Amino acid sequence: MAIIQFPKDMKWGTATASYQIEGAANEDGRGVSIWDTFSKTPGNVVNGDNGDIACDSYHRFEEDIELMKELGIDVYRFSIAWPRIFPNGTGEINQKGLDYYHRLVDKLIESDIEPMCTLYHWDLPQALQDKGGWNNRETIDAFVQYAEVIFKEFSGKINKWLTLNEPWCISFLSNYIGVHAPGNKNLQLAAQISHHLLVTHGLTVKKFRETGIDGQIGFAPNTTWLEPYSNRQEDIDACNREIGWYVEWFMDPVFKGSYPDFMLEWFKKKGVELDIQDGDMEKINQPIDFLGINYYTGHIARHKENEGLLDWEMVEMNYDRTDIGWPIFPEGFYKVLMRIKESYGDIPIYITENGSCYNDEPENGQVKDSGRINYLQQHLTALSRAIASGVNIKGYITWSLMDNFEWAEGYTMRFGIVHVNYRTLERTKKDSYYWYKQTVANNWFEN
Ligand SMILES: CCOCCOc1ccc(-c2cn(C[C@@H]3NC[C@@H](O)[C@H]3O)nn2)cc1
Repeated sequence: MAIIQFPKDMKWGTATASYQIEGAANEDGRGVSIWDTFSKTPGNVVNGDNGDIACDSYHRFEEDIELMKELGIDVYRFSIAWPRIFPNGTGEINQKGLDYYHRLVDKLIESDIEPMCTLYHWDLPQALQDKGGWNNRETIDAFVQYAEVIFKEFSGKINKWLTLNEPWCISFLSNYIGVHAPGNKNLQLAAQISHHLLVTHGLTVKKFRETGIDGQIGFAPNTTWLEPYSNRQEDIDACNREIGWYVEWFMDPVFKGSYPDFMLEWFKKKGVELDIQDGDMEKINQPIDFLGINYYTGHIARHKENEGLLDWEMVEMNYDRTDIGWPIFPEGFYKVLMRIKESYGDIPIYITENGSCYNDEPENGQVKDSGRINYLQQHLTALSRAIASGVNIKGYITWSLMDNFEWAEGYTMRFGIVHVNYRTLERTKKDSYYWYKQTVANNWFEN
C-alpha cells in the first residue's frame, strides 16, 4: 500500500450542470432550451427522459449544499442556465432567474464553499437555435451580452469562471456525431461551430477583462487519450489525430492563436473549409487564468485506413469498463496532462470533471459503489503522478456530486457520489461519498 499525498494548497470539489440537476423547467420564467426540445423528440434520449424534474435542485439546492458542506469541499462547480436569464436568448432579462442563482451562490458562500461558475453547459435558448444557433455568428454576440450581465451581477460573489464546458461536445458530438442537442450530422457545420465557440470564448474573456471585476477565467475542454498499439508511425499519427480533435483543436487557438496544421489538413481532406474572419484568431487568443480539464476514458488504438473520421480503430485490451461501457484507463489521464504541460506550459489546471458511471442502488440505506472508489483511487493516483511530474494542478472537481440527467442516456447512467431516487428525489450518500470526504479531509489517501 502507498500513501498518495496532494499539495497542501490542493482544492477539492464536486461538479454539476443546470439542465442535468435543476428541473423546474417551466418555472419562474425560464425559457425553452435546445435540450428541452431535443429530449422531448422521440428517440433522442433513453426512455424518453428529460430535465423537467431531474434532481429538483432548483428547489432542493440547500439540501445539496448541506451534502457538500459535510463533504468538506472547497469548491462547487455549477452552471447557469442561459434560458433562465434571457428566456429568448437576448432581450428582456428574467429577474427571477438571477434571483435563483443569487440564492444558490449566497448559500455556497455562507457554507464556505467557493462557487465556480460555468456560463455555458449546453442549454442554449431554443429561440437562438431557431435562428441558426452556434452556426449563426449573432449567437456569439448574444452570449457575450449574457456573460456580461452575469459577470456584473455576481461580481464579488463568484471569482472563478468557465466560459464553455466541453466545446468538442457542443460542436462535434452535437452537430457531427449527432447524439446530443440539436442532433445535426454535418462535419462542415460542426467544425464551423467549433470555430464560433472559440471566438465566443475569446470575446467573453475579453469582455471579462473589460469589466474590470476581480476573478479568474478559463474554459473546460474535454480530453481523451489513445495509446498507440505499436511504435509504427501510422499508429502514432492515428492516435494523435483523435487526441488532437479534443485537445490541440481547441487549445492551440486559445494558447497559440492558430489551429493545429495536422488537424486542419485532415479536415480539409474531409471537405471542411473553415470560414475564419479577419481578427478571429486574435479574438480567440486571449490569455486565460486557468484551464479546466475533463477526462473520463481512453484506450489503445491503431491506424485503420478509411475507418471513421480519423482512420483509427480501437484494439480491445479487455480493460475493465464502467457501467456506461467506457474503458478504465488512468494512464491516459496522466498522459494527456503531460501532453498539455508539454504543449502549453505551466497554465494552472483544475480538473473540472473526472468520475465514473456505476449504477449501484441502495440496499438498506447503503450504496456499495466500490467500482467508483476504485476508479477514483486509480485516477487520483494518476493525477498525483502528473503533479509529481510538474503539471500545475490546482484542484480536483469530481463529476458528479449526485446522479443526474446524463444527456442521451437519460437517468439510466449514474455518475454521482450521492444516489438520487428519481421517484422520491431522496438523496443517499454512497460509499464513494464517504471515501471522498475522508480524502478531502486528509488531502491524501492510501492506495
Ligand atoms: C456513436 C458514437 O457515440 C459517441 C458518444 O460520444 C460521447 C462522447 C463523450 C460523452 C461524454 C459524456 N460526458 C459526461 C458529461 N461531461 C459533461 C457533463 O455534463 C457530463 O454529464 N463526457 N463525455 C458522451 C458521448
